[in-house]
Amino acid sequence: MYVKICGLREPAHVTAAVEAGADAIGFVLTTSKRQVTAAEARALGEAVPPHVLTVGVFAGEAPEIVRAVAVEAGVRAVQLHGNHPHSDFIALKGLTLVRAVAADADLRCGAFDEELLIVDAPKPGSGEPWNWGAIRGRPSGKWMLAGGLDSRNVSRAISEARPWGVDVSSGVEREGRKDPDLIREFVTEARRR
Ligand SMILES: O=C(O)c1ccccc1NCC(=O)[C@H](O)[C@H](O)COP(=O)(O)O
Repeated sequence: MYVKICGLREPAHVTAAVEAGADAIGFVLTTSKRQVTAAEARALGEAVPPHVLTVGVFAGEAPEIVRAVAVEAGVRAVQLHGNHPHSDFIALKGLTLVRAVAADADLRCGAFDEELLIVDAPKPGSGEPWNWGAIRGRPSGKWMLAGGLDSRNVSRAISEARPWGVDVSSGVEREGRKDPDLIREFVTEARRR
């Protein structure tokens, strides 16, 4: 089970995610309570080993802005949230691309030339669970389930939706900050089968 921990802002939490065995970590580079600057993301990503994918999260920015910020941040992949057209993904060719959409979108990973797909709640980063099982059988390829996951529900969510991976942000936070114990518990539970 591929695991991505998103919205990291502190070095200790990056270390916790890497040591817990996360496959990918996300830095929010778009407007959000979790937003970090490109310089902060670069500093956070410096000690991340090459086998862990660092992902810059964007939502609605023009591709030339995404590329410039991603280069400045030194992230290995970019995640485009929402209704980015296929042309944005084509314009970002050469970067590792992650498409993040709600359940009413095209759920075939690769349909927009992306390498990874995230099927998320309507409000990204809100921590709101949704009817994960409703999409079972629809997404294809390398796709992650996201939206309201935590260590207590991730096993059920996996059984219901059968994703290739999972992505979490709010569910590994306590009082608005990431929590190393919750990160470890989430990774363990996501892989318990
Ligand atoms: O996390 C944010 O604040 C955010 C803001 C704007 C666009 C995307 C954002 N997060 C992207 C993610 O990949 C989250 O991990 C995903 O939406 C799941 O979030 P949560 O329901 O809080 O676990």
